[in-house]
Amino acid sequence: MTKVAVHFGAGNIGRGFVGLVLNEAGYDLVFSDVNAELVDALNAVDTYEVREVGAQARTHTVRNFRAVNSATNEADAVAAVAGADVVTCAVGAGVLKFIAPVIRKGLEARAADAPKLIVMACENAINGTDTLRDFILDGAPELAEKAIFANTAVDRIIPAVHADGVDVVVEDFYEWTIERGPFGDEVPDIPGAHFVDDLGPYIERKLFTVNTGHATAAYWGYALGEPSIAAALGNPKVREEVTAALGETSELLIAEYGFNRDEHQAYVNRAIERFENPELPDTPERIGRQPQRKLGRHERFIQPAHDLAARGLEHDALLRAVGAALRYDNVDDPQAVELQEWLGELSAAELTTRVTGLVDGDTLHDEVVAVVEQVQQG
Ligand SMILES: NC(=O)c1ccc[n+]([C@@H]2O[C@H](COP(=O)([O-])OP(=O)(O)OC[C@H]3O[C@@H](n4cnc5c(N)ncnc54)[C@H](O)[C@@H]3O)[C@@H](O)[C@H]2O)c1
Ligand SMILES: O=P(O)(O)OC[C@@H](O)[C@@H](O)[C@H](O)[C@H](O)CO
Repeated sequence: MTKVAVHFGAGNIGRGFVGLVLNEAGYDLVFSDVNAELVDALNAVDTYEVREVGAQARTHTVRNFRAVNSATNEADAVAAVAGADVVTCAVGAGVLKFIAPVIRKGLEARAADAPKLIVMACENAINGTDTLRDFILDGAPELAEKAIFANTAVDRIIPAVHADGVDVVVEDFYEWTIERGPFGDEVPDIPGAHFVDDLGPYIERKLFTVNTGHATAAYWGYALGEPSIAAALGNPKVREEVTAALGETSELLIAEYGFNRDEHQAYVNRAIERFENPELPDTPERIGRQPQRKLGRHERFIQPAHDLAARGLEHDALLRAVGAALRYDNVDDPQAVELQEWLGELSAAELTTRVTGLVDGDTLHDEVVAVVEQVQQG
Protein backbone atom coordinates (compact mmCIF):
# COMPACT_ATOMS: atom_id res chain seq x y z
CA MET A 1 0.00 0.00 0.00
CA THR A 2 1.20 3.48 -0.83
CA LYS A 3 2.44 5.39 2.18
CA VAL A 4 1.11 8.92 2.65
CA ALA A 5 2.78 11.89 4.31
CA VAL A 6 0.93 15.10 5.10
CA HIS A 7 3.33 18.04 5.26
CA PHE A 8 2.21 21.36 6.75
CA GLY A 9 3.92 24.34 5.08
CA ALA A 10 4.60 23.99 1.36
CA GLY A 11 7.37 26.61 1.50
CA ASN A 12 11.09 26.27 0.87
CA ILE A 13 11.84 23.49 3.34
CA GLY A 14 8.53 21.76 2.68
CA ARG A 15 9.02 21.45 -1.06
CA GLY A 16 12.80 21.52 -1.26
CA PHE A 17 13.75 19.20 1.58
CA VAL A 18 11.22 17.35 3.74
CA GLY A 19 8.73 16.74 0.93
CA LEU A 20 11.52 15.69 -1.42
CA VAL A 21 13.12 13.26 1.05
CA LEU A 22 9.75 11.68 1.92
CA ASN A 23 8.79 11.46 -1.76
CA GLU A 24 12.09 9.72 -2.55
CA ALA A 25 11.34 7.34 0.35
CA GLY A 26 8.14 6.31 -1.48
CA TYR A 27 5.56 8.54 0.20
CA ASP A 28 2.73 10.24 -1.67
CA LEU A 29 2.54 13.81 -0.40
CA VAL A 30 -0.29 16.03 0.72
CA PHE A 31 0.97 19.60 1.24
CA SER A 32 -1.23 21.56 3.62
CA ASP A 33 -0.78 25.33 3.45
CA VAL A 34 -2.77 28.53 3.96
CA ASN A 35 -1.33 30.35 0.95
CA ALA A 36 -4.08 29.95 -1.67
CA GLU A 37 -1.84 30.95 -4.58
CA LEU A 38 0.77 28.37 -3.62
CA VAL A 39 -1.84 25.63 -3.12
CA ASP A 40 -3.34 26.36 -6.54
CA ALA A 41 0.09 26.46 -8.18
CA LEU A 42 0.97 23.05 -6.73
CA ASN A 43 -2.35 21.56 -7.80
CA ALA A 44 -1.85 22.93 -11.33
CA VAL A 45 1.25 20.78 -11.98
CA ASP A 46 2.00 17.05 -11.89
CA THR A 47 5.66 17.45 -10.97
CA TYR A 48 8.06 20.07 -9.66
CA GLU A 49 11.84 20.28 -9.62
CA VAL A 50 14.30 20.68 -6.79
CA ARG A 51 17.46 22.10 -8.35
CA GLU A 52 20.59 21.79 -6.27
CA VAL A 53 23.51 24.22 -6.62
CA GLY A 54 27.06 23.43 -5.53
CA ALA A 55 29.80 20.98 -6.40
CA GLN A 56 27.63 17.84 -6.05
CA ALA A 57 24.53 19.40 -7.66
CA ARG A 58 21.70 17.24 -9.05
CA THR A 59 18.13 18.03 -10.08
CA HIS A 60 15.31 15.99 -8.50
CA THR A 61 11.74 15.65 -9.71
CA VAL A 62 8.95 15.36 -7.13
CA ARG A 63 5.82 13.45 -8.19
CA ASN A 64 2.64 12.11 -6.60
CA PHE A 65 1.59 15.10 -4.55
CA ARG A 66 -1.42 17.31 -4.07
CA ALA A 67 -2.03 20.38 -1.98
CA VAL A 68 -4.85 21.36 0.33
CA ASN A 69 -5.74 24.76 1.73
CA SER A 70 -6.23 24.14 5.44
CA ALA A 71 -7.62 27.67 5.94
CA THR A 72 -10.51 27.30 3.49
CA ASN A 73 -10.85 23.51 3.41
CA GLU A 74 -9.92 22.30 6.87
CA ALA A 75 -12.04 19.15 6.51
CA ASP A 76 -9.83 17.96 3.64
CA ALA A 77 -6.68 18.52 5.70
CA VAL A 78 -8.22 16.75 8.72
CA ALA A 79 -9.21 13.75 6.57
CA ALA A 80 -5.70 13.61 5.09
CA VAL A 81 -4.16 13.55 8.58
CA ALA A 82 -6.65 10.88 9.73
CA GLY A 83 -5.51 8.55 6.95
CA ALA A 84 -1.79 9.41 6.79
CA ASP A 85 1.26 7.44 7.91
CA VAL A 86 3.39 10.48 8.66
CA VAL A 87 2.74 14.15 9.46
CA THR A 88 5.58 16.64 9.17
CA CYS A 89 5.69 20.42 9.24
CA ALA A 90 7.98 23.33 8.38
CA VAL A 91 5.82 26.36 9.04
CA GLY A 92 7.96 28.32 11.51
CA ALA A 93 8.13 27.63 15.23
CA GLY A 94 5.59 30.35 16.02
CA VAL A 95 2.98 28.74 13.74
CA LEU A 96 2.92 25.32 15.45
CA LYS A 97 -0.02 26.35 17.63
CA PHE A 98 -2.09 27.11 14.52
CA ILE A 99 -1.57 23.76 12.81
CA ALA A 100 -2.06 21.74 16.03
CA PRO A 101 -5.90 21.87 16.00
CA VAL A 102 -5.98 20.41 12.48
CA ILE A 103 -3.72 17.54 13.53
CA ARG A 104 -5.76 17.04 16.72
CA LYS A 105 -8.98 16.72 14.69
CA GLY A 106 -7.21 14.31 12.33
CA LEU A 107 -6.16 12.13 15.27
CA GLU A 108 -9.71 12.23 16.67
CA ALA A 109 -11.05 11.03 13.31
CA ARG A 110 -8.34 8.36 12.95
CA ALA A 111 -9.50 4.75 13.23
CA ALA A 112 -8.73 3.24 16.64
CA ASP A 113 -7.00 0.24 15.03
CA ALA A 114 -4.91 2.29 12.56
CA PRO A 115 -1.11 2.25 12.99
CA LYS A 116 0.18 5.13 15.08
CA LEU A 117 0.60 8.39 13.20
CA ILE A 118 4.23 9.55 13.10
CA VAL A 119 4.45 13.29 13.85
CA MET A 120 7.71 15.18 13.28
CA ALA A 121 8.20 18.96 13.36
CA CYS A 122 11.04 20.15 11.11
CA GLU A 123 11.66 23.66 12.41
CA ASN A 124 14.73 25.54 13.60
CA ALA A 125 13.89 25.01 17.24
CA ILE A 126 15.00 22.79 20.10
CA ASN A 127 12.41 20.03 20.67
CA GLY A 128 9.96 21.52 18.16
CA THR A 129 7.94 18.28 18.04
CA ASP A 130 7.45 18.34 21.82
CA THR A 131 6.06 21.86 21.50
CA LEU A 132 3.72 20.76 18.70
CA ARG A 133 2.69 17.65 20.70
CA ASP A 134 1.76 19.78 23.71
CA PHE A 135 -0.49 21.97 21.54
CA ILE A 136 -2.07 18.90 19.89
CA LEU A 137 -2.76 17.06 23.16
CA ASP A 138 -3.97 20.16 25.02
CA GLY A 139 -7.37 19.06 26.34
CA ALA A 140 -7.14 15.68 24.61
CA PRO A 141 -4.31 13.71 26.28
CA GLU A 142 -5.89 10.37 25.29
CA LEU A 143 -4.85 11.06 21.67
CA ALA A 144 -1.23 10.38 22.66
CA GLU A 145 -2.03 6.68 22.14
CA LYS A 146 -2.67 7.26 18.46
CA ALA A 147 0.64 8.92 17.63
CA ILE A 148 4.42 8.75 17.85
CA PHE A 149 6.07 12.14 18.37
CA ALA A 150 9.74 12.41 17.39
CA ASN A 151 11.96 15.50 17.53
CA THR A 152 14.18 16.24 14.56
CA ALA A 153 16.93 18.57 13.35
CA VAL A 154 16.86 19.75 9.74
CA ASP A 155 19.70 21.39 7.85
CA ARG A 156 19.59 22.62 4.26
CA ILE A 157 19.93 26.21 3.08
CA ILE A 158 16.99 27.07 0.85
CA PRO A 159 16.60 30.70 -0.20
CA ALA A 160 13.19 32.06 -1.10
CA VAL A 161 12.93 31.88 -4.89
CA HIS A 162 9.44 32.38 -6.26
CA ALA A 163 10.24 33.33 -9.84
CA ASP A 164 9.93 29.79 -11.17
CA GLY A 165 6.58 28.96 -9.59
CA VAL A 166 6.81 25.89 -7.41
CA ASP A 167 10.32 24.74 -8.35
CA VAL A 168 12.94 25.24 -5.65
CA VAL A 169 16.69 26.05 -5.67
CA VAL A 170 18.59 24.40 -2.82
CA GLU A 171 22.18 23.80 -1.76
CA ASP A 172 23.54 20.33 -2.48
CA PHE A 173 24.02 19.60 1.26
CA TYR A 174 21.32 18.32 3.58
CA GLU A 175 21.00 16.57 6.92
CA TRP A 176 17.79 15.33 8.59
CA THR A 177 18.40 13.87 12.02
CA ILE A 178 15.55 12.18 13.91
CA GLU A 179 15.49 10.86 17.48
CA ARG A 180 15.15 7.08 17.55
CA GLY A 181 13.70 6.59 21.04
CA PRO A 182 10.01 7.26 20.34
CA PHE A 183 9.92 4.54 17.65
CA GLY A 184 11.00 1.60 19.79
CA ASP A 185 12.37 -1.22 17.64
CA GLU A 186 11.15 -0.10 14.25
CA VAL A 187 12.11 3.26 12.76
CA PRO A 188 10.38 4.39 9.56
CA ASP A 189 12.14 3.65 6.29
CA ILE A 190 13.34 7.11 5.23
CA PRO A 191 16.74 6.64 3.55
CA GLY A 192 17.44 10.40 3.47
CA ALA A 193 17.16 10.71 7.26
CA HIS A 194 19.33 9.31 10.00
CA PHE A 195 18.16 8.21 13.42
CA VAL A 196 20.10 8.92 16.62
CA ASP A 197 19.68 8.00 20.27
CA ASP A 198 20.30 11.52 21.58
CA LEU A 199 19.23 14.45 19.39
CA GLY A 200 20.52 17.13 21.82
CA PRO A 201 24.08 17.39 20.48
CA TYR A 202 22.88 17.40 16.87
CA ILE A 203 20.25 20.10 17.19
CA GLU A 204 22.45 22.32 19.35
CA ARG A 205 25.48 21.90 17.09
CA LYS A 206 23.31 22.81 14.12
CA LEU A 207 21.47 25.77 15.68
CA PHE A 208 24.51 27.22 17.43
CA THR A 209 26.80 26.85 14.42
CA VAL A 210 24.80 27.09 11.19
CA ASN A 211 22.07 29.38 12.52
CA THR A 212 24.23 31.45 14.89
CA GLY A 213 26.82 32.00 12.16
CA HIS A 214 24.17 32.69 9.54
CA ALA A 215 22.32 35.23 11.70
CA THR A 216 25.59 36.93 12.69
CA ALA A 217 26.46 37.29 8.99
CA ALA A 218 22.95 38.58 8.24
CA TYR A 219 22.81 41.31 10.90
CA TRP A 220 26.37 42.55 10.39
CA GLY A 221 25.97 42.20 6.61
CA TYR A 222 22.74 44.22 6.68
CA ALA A 223 24.37 46.96 8.77
CA LEU A 224 27.22 47.20 6.28
CA GLY A 225 24.94 47.21 3.23
CA GLU A 226 25.93 43.79 1.87
CA PRO A 227 23.39 42.56 -0.72
CA SER A 228 23.76 38.83 -0.12
CA ILE A 229 25.00 36.39 2.50
CA ALA A 230 27.81 35.29 0.19
CA ALA A 231 28.88 38.93 -0.24
CA ALA A 232 28.64 39.49 3.52
CA LEU A 233 31.14 36.68 4.12
CA GLY A 234 33.50 38.48 1.72
CA ASN A 235 33.44 41.57 3.95
CA PRO A 236 36.39 41.31 6.41
CA LYS A 237 34.43 42.83 9.32
CA VAL A 238 31.48 40.46 8.87
CA ARG A 239 33.78 37.49 8.49
CA GLU A 240 35.67 38.44 11.64
CA GLU A 241 32.42 38.67 13.62
CA VAL A 242 31.11 35.36 12.26
CA THR A 243 34.40 33.61 13.01
CA ALA A 244 34.48 35.09 16.53
CA ALA A 245 30.87 34.14 17.32
CA LEU A 246 31.42 30.58 16.10
CA GLY A 247 34.68 30.42 18.05
CA GLU A 248 32.61 31.09 21.16
CA THR A 249 29.82 28.62 20.40
CA SER A 250 32.48 26.04 19.52
CA GLU A 251 33.95 26.30 23.01
CA LEU A 252 30.49 25.77 24.49
CA LEU A 253 29.62 22.79 22.29
CA ILE A 254 32.98 21.13 22.91
CA ALA A 255 32.63 21.67 26.66
CA GLU A 256 29.02 20.49 26.72
CA TYR A 257 29.15 17.51 24.39
CA GLY A 258 32.82 16.59 24.18
CA PHE A 259 33.03 17.01 20.40
CA ASN A 260 36.46 16.33 18.97
CA ARG A 261 38.01 19.80 18.41
CA ASP A 262 39.32 19.14 14.87
CA GLU A 263 36.11 17.48 13.74
CA HIS A 264 34.07 20.32 15.17
CA GLN A 265 36.29 22.90 13.45
CA ALA A 266 35.72 21.05 10.17
CA TYR A 267 31.94 21.32 10.81
CA VAL A 268 32.31 25.08 11.41
CA ASN A 269 34.44 25.55 8.28
CA ARG A 270 31.90 23.62 6.26
CA ALA A 271 29.08 25.85 7.53
CA ILE A 272 30.98 28.98 6.49
CA GLU A 273 31.70 27.48 3.06
CA ARG A 274 27.97 26.78 2.70
CA PHE A 275 27.13 30.43 3.53
CA GLU A 276 29.64 31.49 0.84
CA ASN A 277 28.07 29.42 -1.95
CA PRO A 278 27.86 32.12 -4.66
CA GLU A 279 25.10 30.25 -6.48
CA LEU A 280 22.68 30.53 -3.54
CA PRO A 281 20.67 33.75 -3.93
CA ASP A 282 20.28 34.20 -0.16
CA THR A 283 19.90 37.56 1.55
CA PRO A 284 20.48 39.19 4.94
CA GLU A 285 16.72 39.87 4.94
CA ARG A 286 15.76 36.16 4.79
CA ILE A 287 18.41 35.04 7.24
CA GLY A 288 17.68 37.95 9.60
CA ARG A 289 13.88 37.50 9.39
CA GLN A 290 11.93 37.77 12.63
CA PRO A 291 14.66 39.23 14.88
CA GLN A 292 12.45 38.96 17.99
CA ARG A 293 12.27 35.18 17.52
CA LYS A 294 16.00 34.99 16.92
CA LEU A 295 16.69 36.93 20.14
CA GLY A 296 14.54 34.50 22.16
CA ARG A 297 15.82 32.78 25.30
CA HIS A 298 16.46 29.37 23.71
CA GLU A 299 17.54 30.71 20.35
CA ARG A 300 20.85 31.07 18.48
CA PHE A 301 22.36 34.02 20.41
CA ILE A 302 20.96 34.17 23.93
CA GLN A 303 21.06 30.47 24.80
CA PRO A 304 24.75 29.94 23.93
CA ALA A 305 25.77 33.34 25.38
CA HIS A 306 23.91 32.48 28.59
CA ASP A 307 25.49 29.04 28.85
CA LEU A 308 28.97 30.42 28.11
CA ALA A 309 28.51 33.10 30.77
CA ALA A 310 27.37 30.44 33.26
CA ARG A 311 30.61 28.56 32.57
CA GLY A 312 32.74 31.70 32.81
CA LEU A 313 33.65 31.46 29.12
CA GLU A 314 33.98 34.29 26.61
CA HIS A 315 30.80 35.46 24.82
CA ASP A 316 31.59 39.02 23.67
CA ALA A 317 31.10 38.31 19.97
CA LEU A 318 27.66 36.86 20.68
CA LEU A 319 26.74 39.99 22.62
CA ARG A 320 27.98 42.14 19.71
CA ALA A 321 25.77 40.07 17.40
CA VAL A 322 22.84 40.73 19.75
CA GLY A 323 23.60 44.44 19.31
CA ALA A 324 23.64 44.04 15.52
CA ALA A 325 20.30 42.19 15.67
CA LEU A 326 18.78 44.98 17.77
CA ARG A 327 19.93 47.50 15.13
CA TYR A 328 18.24 45.53 12.33
CA ASP A 329 15.83 48.26 11.17
CA ASN A 330 14.30 46.59 8.10
CA VAL A 331 10.94 48.30 7.49
CA ASP A 332 9.68 45.24 5.57
CA ASP A 333 10.02 42.95 8.58
CA PRO A 334 7.16 43.45 11.08
CA GLN A 335 9.20 42.06 14.00
CA ALA A 336 12.07 44.44 13.19
CA VAL A 337 9.68 47.41 12.98
CA GLU A 338 8.14 46.54 16.36
CA LEU A 339 11.56 46.03 17.90
CA GLN A 340 12.66 49.49 16.75
CA GLU A 341 9.49 50.95 18.33
CA TRP A 342 10.20 49.16 21.62
CA LEU A 343 13.77 50.47 21.61
CA GLY A 344 12.31 53.97 21.59
CA GLU A 345 9.58 53.29 24.18
CA LEU A 346 10.87 50.80 26.75
CA SER A 347 13.66 50.92 29.29
CA ALA A 348 16.64 48.70 28.47
CA ALA A 349 15.64 46.28 31.25
CA GLU A 350 12.03 46.08 30.05
CA LEU A 351 13.09 45.44 26.48
CA THR A 352 15.58 42.79 27.55
CA THR A 353 12.93 40.84 29.42
CA ARG A 354 10.26 41.23 26.77
CA VAL A 355 12.49 40.05 23.93
CA THR A 356 14.91 37.58 25.53
CA GLY A 357 12.91 36.37 28.52
CA LEU A 358 15.91 37.11 30.78
CA VAL A 359 14.88 38.68 34.09
CA ASP A 360 16.82 40.62 36.70
CA GLY A 361 19.08 38.20 38.53
CA ASP A 362 19.48 35.79 35.60
CA THR A 363 22.93 35.07 34.27
CA LEU A 364 23.56 37.36 31.24
CA HIS A 365 20.65 39.72 32.10
CA ASP A 366 22.80 42.71 33.03
CA GLU A 367 25.12 42.23 30.07
CA VAL A 368 22.22 42.24 27.61
CA VAL A 369 20.73 45.29 29.32
CA ALA A 370 24.08 47.05 28.76
CA VAL A 371 23.98 46.12 25.06
CA VAL A 372 20.42 47.44 24.75
CA GLU A 373 21.45 50.70 26.45
CA GLN A 374 24.31 51.11 23.98
CA VAL A 375 21.96 50.58 21.04
CA GLN A 376 19.45 53.04 22.49
CA GLN A 377 22.18 55.65 22.85
CA GLY A 378 22.93 55.24 19.11
N1 LIG B 1 14.79 27.73 4.38
C1 LIG B 1 15.75 27.19 5.07
O1 LIG B 1 16.95 27.30 4.70
C2 LIG B 1 15.47 26.41 6.33
C3 LIG B 1 16.38 25.40 6.70
C4 LIG B 1 16.14 24.64 7.87
C5 LIG B 1 15.00 24.89 8.61
N2 LIG B 1 14.14 25.87 8.22
C6 LIG B 1 12.95 26.06 9.05
O2 LIG B 1 11.83 25.52 8.35
C7 LIG B 1 10.67 26.27 8.67
C8 LIG B 1 10.08 26.82 7.37
O3 LIG B 1 11.03 27.64 6.72
P1 LIG B 1 10.90 28.00 5.19
O4 LIG B 1 12.17 28.67 4.81
O5 LIG B 1 10.46 26.81 4.43
O6 LIG B 1 9.73 29.09 5.25
P2 LIG B 1 8.65 29.45 4.13
O7 LIG B 1 8.10 30.77 4.51
O8 LIG B 1 9.24 29.26 2.78
O9 LIG B 1 7.52 28.31 4.33
C9 LIG B 1 6.60 28.30 5.37
C10 LIG B 1 5.25 27.91 4.79
O10 LIG B 1 4.34 27.70 5.86
C11 LIG B 1 3.08 28.15 5.42
N3 LIG B 1 2.20 28.37 6.56
C12 LIG B 1 2.10 29.44 7.39
N4 LIG B 1 1.11 29.27 8.28
C13 LIG B 1 0.57 28.05 8.03
C14 LIG B 1 -0.48 27.30 8.61
N5 LIG B 1 -1.18 27.76 9.65
N6 LIG B 1 -0.78 26.09 8.08
C15 LIG B 1 -0.08 25.60 7.04
N7 LIG B 1 0.94 26.27 6.45
C16 LIG B 1 1.25 27.48 6.94
C17 LIG B 1 3.41 29.42 4.64
O11 LIG B 1 2.32 29.81 3.80
C18 LIG B 1 4.64 28.96 3.87
O12 LIG B 1 4.29 28.40 2.62
C19 LIG B 1 11.13 27.36 9.66
O13 LIG B 1 10.96 26.90 10.97
C20 LIG B 1 12.61 27.50 9.36
O14 LIG B 1 13.35 27.98 10.45
C21 LIG B 1 14.33 26.63 7.10
O1 LIG C 1 14.86 29.78 9.25
P1 LIG C 1 15.30 30.76 10.34
O2 LIG C 1 14.64 32.09 10.18
O3 LIG C 1 15.23 30.18 11.69
O4 LIG C 1 16.86 31.02 10.06
C1 LIG C 1 17.29 31.53 8.82
C2 LIG C 1 18.38 30.64 8.25
O5 LIG C 1 19.52 30.70 9.08
C3 LIG C 1 17.93 29.19 8.12
O6 LIG C 1 16.73 29.09 7.40
C4 LIG C 1 19.02 28.33 7.46
O7 LIG C 1 19.06 28.57 6.07
C5 LIG C 1 18.76 26.87 7.74
O8 LIG C 1 18.52 26.64 9.09
C6 LIG C 1 19.87 25.98 7.24
O9 LIG C 1 19.61 24.67 7.63
